[in-house]
Amino acid sequence: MEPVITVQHLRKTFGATVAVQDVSLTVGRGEIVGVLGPNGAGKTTTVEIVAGLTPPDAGRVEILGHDPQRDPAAVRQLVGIQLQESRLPARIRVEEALRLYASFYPDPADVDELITLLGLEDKRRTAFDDLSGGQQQRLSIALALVGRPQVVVLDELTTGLDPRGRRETWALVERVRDSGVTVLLVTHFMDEAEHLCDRVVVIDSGRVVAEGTTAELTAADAEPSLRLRLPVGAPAGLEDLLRSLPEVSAVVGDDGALRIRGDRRVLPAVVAALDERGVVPAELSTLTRSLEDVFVDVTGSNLEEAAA
Ligand SMILES: Nc1ncnc2c1ncn2[C@@H]1O[C@H](COP(=O)(O)OP(=O)(O)OP(=O)(O)O)[C@@H](O)[C@H]1O
Repeated sequence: MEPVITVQHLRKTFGATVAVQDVSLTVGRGEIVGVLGPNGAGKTTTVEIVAGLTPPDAGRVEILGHDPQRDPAAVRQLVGIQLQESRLPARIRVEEALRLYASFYPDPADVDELITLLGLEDKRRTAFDDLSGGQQQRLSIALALVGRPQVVVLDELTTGLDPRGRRETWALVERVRDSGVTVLLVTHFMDEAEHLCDRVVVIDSGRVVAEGTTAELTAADAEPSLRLRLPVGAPAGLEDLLRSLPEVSAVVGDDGALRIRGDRRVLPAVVAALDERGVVPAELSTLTRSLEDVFVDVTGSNLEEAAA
């Protein structure tokens, strides 16, 4: 896939604080890549460097062959950015803000089309401060799109939105991606990353600690595991029997059931061993690792805390 964004070994300090220690990532055309990590991990600093708003101390950024520091004018044309809690003047109206931003670009998007795309038709003449949180968020995405960017950078896109607002915003970002725009987004939310991102880069303390598709991250190094409840009156010794199977690596009790880990043949092996003895499980399910589990493993914190 053609890389649109290439970031190599970024480093950025603010006085004694190392905000970004060593971050490398690439984003291909038409991908949605999520930057995920706990508070203070260096996510915002990273995307601000990518967008050319902050110079790095070391490392390289290229956006379609342009360095944001050496070629800021080209990068401004290529990248649209929606920053965390972007504020506009309280009384500026939706359409007015879009027309103002459009005037900064030689070949802006059609403002009326953007208003329709973002579902803001009824709000054209509404002042920024009178919009709901979701509408403000949609306007800030529209402003990021008004220069017809090839890349959009979205920071904490759905923070503060209700579930419906979040779903609508996700659908919107998917439409933007489907129109060929490459999306780099910062998020705290696992479900957002799972739902929306083609790939995820997990950052902790200024470093990339994991990277891949959600499926790759949740599959990596994870032993498949099962939860099994034996029927009432099952013959004694079944637990030891299961433990002795070559496909099984561990059996532990779990609230009256058993949690069984093993290789990728663990499920058929367990079912066959029980079947040979005429035992039908009262309950059997496979357990999969979630992105949240991966996040806890690699960063040692959980996202609820991270988002607090
Ligand atoms: N302009 C600045 N001056 C001083 N320190 C800064 C500045 N910007 C960021 N930092 C520090 O750099 C570190 C990384 O901040 P950054 O905002 O990139 O993290 P983040 O992962 O986006 O966090 P959050 O999820 O809380 O927004 C933090 O310790 C932060 O306090």
